[in-house]
Amino acid sequence: MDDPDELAPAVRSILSAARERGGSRPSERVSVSPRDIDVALERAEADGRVPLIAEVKPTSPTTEGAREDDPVALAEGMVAGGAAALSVLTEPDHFGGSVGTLERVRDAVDVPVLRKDFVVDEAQLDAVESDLVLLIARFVGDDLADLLAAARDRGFRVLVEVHDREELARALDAGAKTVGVNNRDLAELVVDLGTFESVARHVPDEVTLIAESGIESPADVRRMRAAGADALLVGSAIMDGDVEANTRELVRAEADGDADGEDHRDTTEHPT
Ligand SMILES: O=C(O)c1ccccc1NCC(=O)[C@H](O)[C@H](O)COP(=O)(O)O
Repeated sequence: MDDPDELAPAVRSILSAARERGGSRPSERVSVSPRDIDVALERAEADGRVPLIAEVKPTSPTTEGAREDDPVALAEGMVAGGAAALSVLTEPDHFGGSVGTLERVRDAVDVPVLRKDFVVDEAQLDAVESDLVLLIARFVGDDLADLLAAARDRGFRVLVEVHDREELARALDAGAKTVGVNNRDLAELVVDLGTFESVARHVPDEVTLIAESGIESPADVRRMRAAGADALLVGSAIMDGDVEANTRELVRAEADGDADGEDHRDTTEHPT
C-alpha cells in the first residue's frame, strides 16, 4: 500500500477502523451463490436503461448530515427507479453502514448487491454474504491477487477499484474481470470525472468497466458512457432527495438525451 501519510485524514481513519474491525469477530467462511452482475447490466441495456449501480450511502466524510430513513425503503426506491444493481455501504464508523443493513437489503430486492467496504484482510470477507465485494487496489497493495482469489473461492464477484494506470495494471495482472475507476482521489477527496476518461481507454474490452463517484447529472452519465463505462456507480446524487426520482432521471439519461452511443475505449493492446 502507498504511504498512509499521503491519504486524506478521513481515509486514514477509515483504514485504521477497518483494520481494527478486521478479524476481530471469528466468523464462518461464507459461501455465496451470486446474482450475476453482467446479466443485470445487460438486462438494463436491453430495456433502454443506463446500467446503474445505486448506492445506499447514509453518510460519508464528504457529506453533510446523515440520511436516517430505512435503508430497505431507500433500496426498494432505487430498484423501482430502474437501478440494475445496488451498492450498500457496510462501513459503520464513517458511512453509517452495517452488515445487517446489507443482509436486509439483499433479502428485499432481487438485483445484485455490492458490499461497499474497506476490505484489507481475508477475515473481513466472511462478515456477510453479497453478490459482489469491493477491493480497492490502493489499499490492498501486494495482497490484491490473494484477496481476489480468496473472494472468488467464496463465490463473490469482485469489483477491483483503481484510480490511475499503475493501479489498473496491477488489477489486470491480478486477474480482475470487473474494474471500477474511482473519480474520487482518496488522497485529497477531490472528484474529477476526467480520471475515468483518462484511465478507461486503457481497459480491455472484455473487462466490465464501472465509472465511480462524482456523477451528479444526466450530462455526467452521458459523459462517462461516452468514455466507455459499462455501468455507473452513484451514491450522493441519488441519496440527496427522492431516491426513486433521482435514480430514474439518471437511468433515463440516454433515452432523454442525445448520446452518440459510441464506446471510446481504445481496443489496441497496452502493456500492463
Ligand atoms: O464518498 C466519500 O466521501 C468517500 C470518502 C472517503 C473514501 C471513500 C468515499 N466514498 C466511497 C465511494 O466509493 C463512493 O461512495 C461511491 O463511489 C459513490 O460516490 P458518489 O456518487 O460520489 O457518492
